[in-house]
Amino acid sequence: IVTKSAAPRKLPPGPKGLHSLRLLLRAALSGTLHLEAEKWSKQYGDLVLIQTPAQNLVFLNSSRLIRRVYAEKGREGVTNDRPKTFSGWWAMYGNNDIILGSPTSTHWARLRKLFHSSIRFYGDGVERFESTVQVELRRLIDRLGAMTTVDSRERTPASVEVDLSNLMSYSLLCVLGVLLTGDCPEPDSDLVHRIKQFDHDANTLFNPSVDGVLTAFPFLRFLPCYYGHVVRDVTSSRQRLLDTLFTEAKASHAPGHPRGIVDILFDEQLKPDGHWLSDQHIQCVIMDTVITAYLTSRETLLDLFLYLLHFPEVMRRIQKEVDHAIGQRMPRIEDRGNLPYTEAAILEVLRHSSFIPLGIPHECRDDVTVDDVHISKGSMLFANTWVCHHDPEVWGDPGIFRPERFLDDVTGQVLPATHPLRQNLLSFGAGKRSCPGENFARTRVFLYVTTLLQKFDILPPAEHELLPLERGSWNSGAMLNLKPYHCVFQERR
Ligand code: HEM
Repeated sequence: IVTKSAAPRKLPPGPKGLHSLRLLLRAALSGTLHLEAEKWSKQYGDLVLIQTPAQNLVFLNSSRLIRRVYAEKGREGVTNDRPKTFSGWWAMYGNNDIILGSPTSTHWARLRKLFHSSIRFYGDGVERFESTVQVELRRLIDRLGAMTTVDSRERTPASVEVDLSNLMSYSLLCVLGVLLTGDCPEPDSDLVHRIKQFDHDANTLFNPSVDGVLTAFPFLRFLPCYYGHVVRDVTSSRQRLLDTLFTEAKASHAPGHPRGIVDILFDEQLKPDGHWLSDQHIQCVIMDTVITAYLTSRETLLDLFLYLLHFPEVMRRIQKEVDHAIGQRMPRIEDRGNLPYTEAAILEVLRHSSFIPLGIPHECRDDVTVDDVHISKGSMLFANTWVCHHDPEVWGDPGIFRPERFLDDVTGQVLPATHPLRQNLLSFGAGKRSCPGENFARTRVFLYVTTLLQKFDILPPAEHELLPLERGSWNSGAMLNLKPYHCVFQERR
């Protein structure tokens, strides 16, 4: 499958010349690369190449192709590297982490495996994860309950209008704190501020338009310009984050009594064969977890609730399923199998919003041929899930929000991950670098949605405009994120 030959090679089609570079630059700077890439996919097809002076960029525009390139035996060893960018070099101490690290580096595979097992320890049906989330959800319900008021004249149930982004942020940060260190930070604590600040600063640096400029001109970090500020901000917020999550945690670590993932890593370090795991590796895993476990789950939940506000019939159907299968007790992870419609709604939100529209870029370590077309060594690869998830030939009516598409017509169960239609849903990537937090993320979203909808109806705001369900409602970037919005939580009678 991986070939090298002297014969003329068929390159993927794509826009050429200065005009295409201008379009590329404009799209990268405005964070709308996925929208430009969507136009190119319509014009040139499943495989699109843009040659830039720095690197070839290849867009993979169908799920079949993404699977073939990322996951097929023979190619997967070549196509799963990461581009060496400034952000990995600077923020992750020379790409020493999992997300930006190279599979060829000495300890990457071991680190990914260790991370996966610590996440699994918490995420896959283990009581500790479930009870952590349940404790926070009870607190969240109490907080909401304390905020609600009753309009006695109208005789309506108690309700409150909230900024959902704020509400979700703190709640998810609390779960993150418990997972990492065993403690839920106070709403106004230093740790909450430090995590938020680091997330904000890292997100700015990781934005391809900023990262790309710094990769090309790394000396800018020394200058008193925008790019210099970005680098200085990340450096100091990283320091403050690690002072708490690493240095203080290490000082109070009691071997053999893990309070959270960080202690599991400290314990691993103390094993007779644990010397490979350096302090920097652990710091990088902490940063990876903070970036991935908070922002992505927050986005999924905010997206899901916005869809429910626009499609109240979907909310009612989830509530009916919760009432029938769970009743009044607290939802549990094992309930997932009995709530197929809820699971399907979560999948449909991931498909419809596709908030990581171009995945995390890969890099080809060697030349590769796919369907007779040549992709050269060093190319940067983008899995264009935005286009794949909206392909009319695959989904029929991709613009319509329709959870039922993920249900089996006969059994009513969720289509298994091996089903041909499910194979086209690539929100978590494919192959060697696919997301190790998928189950963790989907489980947490399930617990949040079922627990909140069991107690509350989510209604459009009375004092604000309802955020429309249109592209402009998401801020652009490597990860699309919804603009803040309000909604009403009304206690169910
Ligand atoms: C709905 C939520 C999430 C989505 C949509 C998502 C999606 C993704 C995607 C698209 C990738 C890149 C795959 C590739 O390179 O081909 C990725 C990688 C990754 N994700 Fe997630 N993710 C989510 C939640 C999480 C959570 C909760 C965690 C951790 C607890 C996590 C940890 C990671 C890590 C460590 C990687 C890097 C893997 C590697 O480079 O080998 N993710 N994720």
